[in-house]
Amino acid sequence: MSRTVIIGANHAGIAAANTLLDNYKDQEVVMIDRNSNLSYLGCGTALWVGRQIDDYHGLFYTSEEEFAKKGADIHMQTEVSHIDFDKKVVYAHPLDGKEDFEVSYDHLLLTTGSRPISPNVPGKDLDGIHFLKLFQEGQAVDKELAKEDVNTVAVIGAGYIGVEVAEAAKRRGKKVLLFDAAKTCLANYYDPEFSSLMEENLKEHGLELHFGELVSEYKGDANGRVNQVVTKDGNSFDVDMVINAIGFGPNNVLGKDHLELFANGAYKVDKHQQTSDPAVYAAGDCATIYSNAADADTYIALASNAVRSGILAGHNIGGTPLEAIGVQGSNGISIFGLNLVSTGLSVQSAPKFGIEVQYSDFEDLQKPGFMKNNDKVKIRLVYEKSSRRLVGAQLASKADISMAVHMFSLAIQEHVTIDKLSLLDIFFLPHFNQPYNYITMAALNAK
Ligand SMILES: Cc1cc2nc3c(=O)[nH]c(=O)nc-3n(C[C@H](O)[C@H](O)[C@H](O)COP(=O)(O)OP(=O)(O)OC[C@H]3O[C@@H](n4cnc5c(N)ncnc54)[C@H](O)[C@@H]3O)c2cc1C
Ligand SMILES: NC(=O)c1ccc[n+]([C@@H]2O[C@H](COP(=O)([O-])OP(=O)(O)OC[C@H]3O[C@@H](n4cnc5c(N)ncnc54)[C@H](O)[C@@H]3O)[C@@H](O)[C@H]2O)c1
Repeated sequence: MSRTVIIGANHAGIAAANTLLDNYKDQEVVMIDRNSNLSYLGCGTALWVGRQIDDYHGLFYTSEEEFAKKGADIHMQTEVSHIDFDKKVVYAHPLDGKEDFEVSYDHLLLTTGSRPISPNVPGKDLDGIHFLKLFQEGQAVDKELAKEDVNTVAVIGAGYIGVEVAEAAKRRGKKVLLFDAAKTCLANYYDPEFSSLMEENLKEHGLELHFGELVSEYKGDANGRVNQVVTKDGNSFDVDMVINAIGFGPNNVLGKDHLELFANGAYKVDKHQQTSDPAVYAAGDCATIYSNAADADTYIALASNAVRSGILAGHNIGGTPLEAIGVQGSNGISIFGLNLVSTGLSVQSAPKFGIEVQYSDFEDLQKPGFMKNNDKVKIRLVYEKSSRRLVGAQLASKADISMAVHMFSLAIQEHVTIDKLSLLDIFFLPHFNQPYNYITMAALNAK
């Protein structure tokens, strides 16, 4: 028997544990997590808090009992305090008063994930200031929104969490102020021509947008509860609660002094999810991931990547050498009926990776004009100037155009050129698209 200790039993840890337990009978699997719950789908928080789904029960997809049944030695509410990498021993501290214990390993898998970044400004620890990562943090926000004296909510960061929770708070009848240091929302995913559609949508639904305004201080009342947000240019806004959503940072506490790290502190892994210590693997939000579009290691915190990298780590630890094929960071958002999806690099993100790009835009009705229930689709294809390989795609529509992005993801992965894309066999049926469909037209328009 070979023993693998997995620290962190959420999406990446769960995927790895299932892979090991389902496929490798010679594997002893020990799972340790400090949280009391596992497998919470954070993507559902805004849906539940905004009352678009009835409750949170469906947001957990497995349980401690399931893993115990499969033969894992699972310890929830147990924090790993440190690791002796030379002796290959993990030291664990149960948070429920039980005795500390240690466990040795043949392989160690770090799936310790990420934590939200805290704005480092005066007043950041006042009451009424929230983060939104764990289920418990979702519950705390939900409870605050139920209070009648909480009328004005400030959301700091207009990325994916910020925009989604801003919609949720608005749906709960609150006045919502949405701040971002960048000049647009969703700046990490979309060019301004696309994020501006989301901005119009948010404004139409009554949200107050403060983009390009950096929060410099939170002020509080005599009871230590936040009541004001102050920005760098001296403006102040009365608020009743704050939700911080300015991005995630990797949780590298256990391995940062031993393992090789990426620029932001994530554990550097190779294509087998192996770290700089051959006995230690890492996956999910605490590790790097290879971007095919950028042709470089990068950091992309997504559950989709956590699951895939967890499966990969499981197979490699189990004894089947499997190489990662890389990712495109495909993502999507749906707010008040407006859908935005993207994959790869945008025109504004490409230069950060030293890639010179051109782009091609197209906008038309999704279906022929004679069809009913017909929405506009806006598309941008981004391609490398020298090689003409596709490196990114963005789409926006009130229609569900989400599946198109998966094809662009594959095209980026396989280094397909914009010219090849323009001749791709795409079927035509009035129910779904036009004879000159938006994918072909965007590719044909490329200079
Ligand atoms: C509100 C919200 C919405 C999201 N929506 C989406 C979405 O729609 N699509 C998408 O792809 N992604 C989404 N994400 C991102 C996604 O949730 C993360 O990328 C994912 O959780 C990463 O999984 P992970 O297993 O790598 O890490 P985590 O989920 O961070 O899990 C790490 C685990 O490690 C445990 N741990 C850490 N340190 C220790 C220690 N010392 N001892 C014991 N245990 C430890 C933690 O308790 C935790 O359970 C969303 C995130 C949030 C917060
Ligand atoms: N729909 C989805 O797929 C989905 C939903 C939620 C979260 N997630 C993932 O979870 C992770 C965390 O989400 P997130 O929304 O926190 O990060 P994000 O990267 O999506 O957005 C962070 C935002 O905060 C802004 N910002 C940074 N520093 C700031 C500061 N000091 N003041 C004001 N604004 C600041 C950035 O400009 C950016 O727009 C991301 O990787 C995200 O992709 C995905």
